[in-house]
Amino acid sequence: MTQDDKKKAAAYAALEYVEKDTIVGVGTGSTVNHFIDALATIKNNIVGAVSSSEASTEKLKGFGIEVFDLNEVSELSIYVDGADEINPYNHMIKGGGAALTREKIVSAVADKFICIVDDTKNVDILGDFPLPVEVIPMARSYVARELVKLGGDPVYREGVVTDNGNVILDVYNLKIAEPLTLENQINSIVGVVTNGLFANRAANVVLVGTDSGVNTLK
Ligand SMILES: O=C[C@H](O)[C@H](O)[C@H](O)COP(=O)(O)O
Repeated sequence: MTQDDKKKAAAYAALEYVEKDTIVGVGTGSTVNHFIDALATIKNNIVGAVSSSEASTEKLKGFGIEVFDLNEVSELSIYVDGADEINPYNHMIKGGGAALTREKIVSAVADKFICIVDDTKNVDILGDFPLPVEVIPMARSYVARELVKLGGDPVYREGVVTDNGNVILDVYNLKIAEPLTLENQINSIVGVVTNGLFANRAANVVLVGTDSGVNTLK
């Protein structure tokens, strides 16, 4: 099985968590693209979706799935999204596709975060994947200096502007032993919009695509 086959298997397994006549929270990325394909097969059973990026919105609309503004929606039973890394406590690093802020906002509204990954994303300690941090452009250098004080090596992701008009710093060489603490520390730096640690908002269910099928972790 290729990595993409495993992503697809995990994505289709998430359909089991979609409740009839509800609005579904939808993440961003290559794994979620498979989930949107899957959602299209049952589109007549759902009311629509709330999306975490312009890219996912476009794909959802392409299938004729109605996309609601989050401000029109007071509850979501599930939010389905991928991750760049996930640890045994279901803490994640996200934002490889620069969609972390909207992902964190939509997932905050949902009762359950269903994480869909292939088995290359499972790690014991987060941090081999550089941690994305979304930053207000004028604060970029200041925030980078503060991230160095926290032990990381931030690198400006050149040429990338987020859907919110901000920039991304990818922080290398962090061994993240305490994800909750680090998430809060980085969020308290002035100029940071969001960081890609999802520890305060961990996954409730993890569907892992493997060579031998999809494993469900809770
Ligand atoms: O900003 C992007 C998101 O956080 C993605 O969920 C994450 O990067 C995983 O993406 P993929 O499913 O393409 O590996």
